Amino acid sequence: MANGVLLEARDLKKSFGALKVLHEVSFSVSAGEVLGIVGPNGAGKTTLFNLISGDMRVDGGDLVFDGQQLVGQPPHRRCKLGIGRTYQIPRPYVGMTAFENLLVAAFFGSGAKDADSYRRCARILADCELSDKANRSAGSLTLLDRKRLELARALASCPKLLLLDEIAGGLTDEEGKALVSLIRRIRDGGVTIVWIEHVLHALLAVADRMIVLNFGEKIAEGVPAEVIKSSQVRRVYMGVEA
Ligand SMILES: Nc1ncnc2c1ncn2[C@@H]1O[C@H](COP(=O)(O)OP(=O)(O)OP(=O)(O)O)[C@@H](O)[C@H]1O
Repeated sequence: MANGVLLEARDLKKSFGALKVLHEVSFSVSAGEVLGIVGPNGAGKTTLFNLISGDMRVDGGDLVFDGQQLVGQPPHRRCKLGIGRTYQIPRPYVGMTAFENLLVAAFFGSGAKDADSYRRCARILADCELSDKANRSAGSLTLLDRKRLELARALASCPKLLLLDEIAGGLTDEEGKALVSLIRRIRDGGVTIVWIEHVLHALLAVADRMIVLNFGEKIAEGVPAEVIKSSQVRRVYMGVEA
């Protein structure tokens, strides 16, 4: 992997009709890091994930993952290459149990259908505090547990790059701390993470680097503690005048 860069995004553009949502956004993600993405509502953060995962087509620009060109590749191919993601609104197979949801992701992502896959899924369920709900139908889970399942399913697909879209909202302090420690463990296990999050203190506890989007443009990038001190970031994102 050249220069330890796992994902390189160059000049990404996306519009919906006349609405320009991303204007030539460029960034890279190094293998092993946690990159945070913040920005006001509607800044284009989720759209960026949709372009990376292939849920939406780019209008322009380039995306290279692990040395492979992503543009033009369908979402399922990107998943097999090692890109896992969560959605803000969880999307489990509601008629299947929590454990079955993980097995589908594991079989699809890694292609393996062996005892190791079962054990791995059981371990991921435990990590995501869902062991006691393994045999419950996903449709019967609370929103919090659906969010946990969303993360568990993404992990089960064996991602090299995990895209997390606002998974900390609505958690208690204790649950937030548990989530941060889980994300650290995932990172320490060798998974590179890009995390969109409005719960800033959770993101700051784990992100190595941060980028800030505003109206589809990258307005800041760097070490989180420095980025959040920027007067422009404080003004557009936190509503604080410098
Ligand atoms: N499929 C779509 N069709 C039309 N407009 C869209 C579509 N998806 C997103 N948008 C618009 O694009 C803009 C960026 O949306 P996006 O969801 O990427 O923002 P975001 O930064 O993730 O916001 P939030 O923090 O609220 O999740 C918004 O104005 C949104 O209404």
